[in-house]
Amino acid sequence: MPSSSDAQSKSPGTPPPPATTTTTTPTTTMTTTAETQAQSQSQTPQPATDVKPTTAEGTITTQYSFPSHRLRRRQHQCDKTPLVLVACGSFSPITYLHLRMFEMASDYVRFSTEYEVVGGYLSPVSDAYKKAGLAPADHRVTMCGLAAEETSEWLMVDPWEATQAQYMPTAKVLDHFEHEINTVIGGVEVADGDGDDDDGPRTRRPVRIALLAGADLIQTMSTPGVWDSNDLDHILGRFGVFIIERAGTDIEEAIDHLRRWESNIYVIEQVVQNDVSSTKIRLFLKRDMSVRYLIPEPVIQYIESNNLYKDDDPGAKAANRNPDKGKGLSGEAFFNRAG
Ligand SMILES: Nc1ncnc2c1ncn2[C@@H]1O[C@H](COP(=O)(O)OP(=O)(O)OP(=O)(O)O)[C@@H](O)[C@H]1O
Ligand SMILES: NC(=O)c1ccc[n+]([C@@H]2O[C@H](COP(=O)(O)O)[C@@H](O)[C@H]2O)c1
Repeated sequence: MPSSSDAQSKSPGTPPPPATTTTTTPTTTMTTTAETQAQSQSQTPQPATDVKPTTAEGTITTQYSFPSHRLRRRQHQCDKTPLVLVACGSFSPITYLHLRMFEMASDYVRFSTEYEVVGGYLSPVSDAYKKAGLAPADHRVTMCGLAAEETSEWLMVDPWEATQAQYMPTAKVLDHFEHEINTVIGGVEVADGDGDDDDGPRTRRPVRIALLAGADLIQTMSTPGVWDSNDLDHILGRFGVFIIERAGTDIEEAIDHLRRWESNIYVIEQVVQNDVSSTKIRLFLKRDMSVRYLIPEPVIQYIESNNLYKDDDPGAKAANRNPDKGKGLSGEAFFNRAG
């Protein structure tokens, strides 16, 4: 189990500011002008890698447009609630496990819930997070974009969080998705099941937005000072979370303090255990060891071309003493030997 100092070393020195949230989740079926809004949204594919943040005196979004080229606009199963999964994290760099989290969640949702996944997003944290080993946000967004575009048919990368000059608490990030998907796009069309596309006005329905996270991240929710209590209520009470088991974290212990939101917490077993972490990848790279088949090939090429993760990061030294930080100990002995 990560100690509270482990957990706090993952986040900025001071806890993120309270998120006072203002958006309200639509809970009823919509038959509105949203259809027009949705149609006016560009249907042209917009790979996330096209949306590049510009850095000048802090990180500022200049050409932002919400990526929706892979967001399914129409539900297949009208008896289910449409769902978008959002994974927030450093992704420094993105690994196959980060991508695999979505596949595990998608299967879980399909077989064990009343939801239907209509999209999945990676939201890399901004440089303001100041975590050890964090490559610049534009590189992390680009690597996530390469991984999503090259390995998946449904994942997207939203650069909005990454390009904020200030640290954005996860509750606010989920509000952003809620706004873009339900207010701007207007949710999704409901399939009427008759196969006839020309039937009268189409009904639209709001999409449920949910956080997708590993058990270690959820465990930090019980660590004093890391999450604001209003944010927890907002994230777990209103959005909900799909949690992927992670070696080294006791899932029952991780959610023990979160029981009051139990109905919005879904725990997903990792049937095939994979305890790869970005920390291990960075250590391998620093030692000039192969990371092939642990992260996607285009990401490896991008890291090589941009000479990433080679320099000593003074902040990373403490983390490197325990490369897994409570996320599974299998590599620790190896790293100590190799170091
Ligand atoms: N092997 C894994 N098993 C389960 N969840 C994981 C795994 N690797 C990453 N995650 C989850 O992916 C999300 C984003 O992870 P993050 O970018 O922090 O990766 P990480 O590998 O934990 O990074 P680092 O090693 O730099 O701390 C988090 O919710 C984290 O819990
Ligand atoms: N209070 C908060 O909103 C809060 C606290 C801790 C981590 N987080 C998020 O969780 C993710 C954690 O990523 P790491 O596992 O890479 O530290 C980041 O996206 C970070 O913003 C949010």
